[in-house]
Amino acid sequence: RPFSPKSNSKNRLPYPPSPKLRLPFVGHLHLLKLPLHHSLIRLSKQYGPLYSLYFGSMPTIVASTPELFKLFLQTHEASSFNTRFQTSAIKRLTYDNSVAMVPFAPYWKFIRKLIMNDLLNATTVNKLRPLRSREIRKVLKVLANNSESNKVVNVTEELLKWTNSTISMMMLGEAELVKDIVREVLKILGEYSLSDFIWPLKKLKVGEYEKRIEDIFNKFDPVIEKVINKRQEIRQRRKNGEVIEGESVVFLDTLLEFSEDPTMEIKISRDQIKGLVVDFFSAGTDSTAVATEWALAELINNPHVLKKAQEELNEVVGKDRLADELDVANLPYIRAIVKETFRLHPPLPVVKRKCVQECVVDNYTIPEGALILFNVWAVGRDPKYWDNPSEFRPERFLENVEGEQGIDVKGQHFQLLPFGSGRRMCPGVSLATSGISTLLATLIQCFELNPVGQQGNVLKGDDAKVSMEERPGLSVPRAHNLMCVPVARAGSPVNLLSL
Ligand code: HEM
Repeated sequence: RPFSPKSNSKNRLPYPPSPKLRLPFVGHLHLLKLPLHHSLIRLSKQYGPLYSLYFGSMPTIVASTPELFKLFLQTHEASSFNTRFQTSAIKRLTYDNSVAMVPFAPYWKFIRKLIMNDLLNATTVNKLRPLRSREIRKVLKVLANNSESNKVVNVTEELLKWTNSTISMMMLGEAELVKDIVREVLKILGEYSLSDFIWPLKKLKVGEYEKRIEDIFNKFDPVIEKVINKRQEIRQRRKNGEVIEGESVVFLDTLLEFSEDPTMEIKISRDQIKGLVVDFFSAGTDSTAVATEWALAELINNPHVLKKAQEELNEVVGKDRLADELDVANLPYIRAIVKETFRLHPPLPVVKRKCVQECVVDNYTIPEGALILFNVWAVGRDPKYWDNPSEFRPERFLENVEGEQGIDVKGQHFQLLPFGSGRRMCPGVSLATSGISTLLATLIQCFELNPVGQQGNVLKGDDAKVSMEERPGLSVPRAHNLMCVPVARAGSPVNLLSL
């Protein structure tokens, strides 16, 4: 059934308002620029908080208020909005088995349960804490070495290495073999493919894009095969009673065990395991690194916030040891900094779902097959929901201000949805928030970061500010790499890093 505001039948409520000029093939894409959330805000000023567009041939609905988020993601989620739209890159590179993308069907339910109960549950994640702690120390050591030699560090790069290595170690028990190819996979997943939205191109499968996807897939597959085979050998040695020094039980071990277990309700296949590996890399690495970098940029630009964080760390952790994940529960100001970062800089500014069954929302018809965009970024900065929204003020999450205090990122407070909400909400929320908080806490304990300008000069005093410009990607990062000279703080636990 064609979707067009003009073709509404008499008994159907209208579709949400839409810009008039719709061009052949591109639909309304000519009205949009990347990063998408800014164009969507501009259009919502004209067409209201709920409007419709065509992304090429794809009907698209844009929602930009917490009230609407709640209607879509709570009231009508189960019947209509429990699935996502997948691009051809995601489909191929996740072996057509992405948990983030597969329909709301038995396989998704099975794998989601497995993720929640056996991979990202508190006990398993806790067992891998020493491994995460090692990865944080690696980042701090790079900063410590550069601080000794007064050298510039590309913080953006170090944070990406940190999240890639952490997810890789937790998932596969190794990080070296996969690190380069994973970066290539993430790069293409983050690219915007017009061919996914313009049906004639999609049908003809023309263009460089498909070929590049295929090339990357053909490079990735043998590497991940090698990693799985290596892991199978380790499991076999363990089964034979060997104690392998320094080897933890990682997610891949659990997945391989399930794949061999005849009593499982669904037998997980090798392709499904590989798909999940790509899923965790694509969902968990860029997003976490990008959020951490935004937090650091805000701390550089708001020295009074940094000072309060340093004071909290002095008081709660002291100077004789490094903060640890377990300290985060006692560091409310650090946690507030993380929430405030997510409010202003949600790494995925536009959360996407797909309508699987026609539905009425707010007196408008939402057609089956439509792509739904939730402009989380816009709501995080809307003065209707936040006092002085452009100010970076973590205190808002601590003070007893009506409406703001007590708000968290767990999908229940619709004005703050960096991890989405409902059945398909991010299962990595705790892992990501505690990782970011721990990295920030230790870094704040040990170093001051002096930002470096475009000419390579260290910025001082009032000039020590970094740009908050954005650029499009798999998640939305800062436009410019964060380049800093780290300075070890006097009396800080930085000396413990060499131990
Ligand atoms: C700062 C870091 C992160 C952010 C901002 C983030 C954000 C999100 C968002 C917005 C969604 C879609 C939610 C929805 O549709 O309601 C999502 C889904 C998902 N995330 Fe995350 N995420 C992060 C880290 C992680 C990590 C560390 C992992 C795993 C290790 C992860 C795994 C996933 C998966 C598997 C899904 C798909 C869930 C499903 O469809 O059932 N994410 N994430």
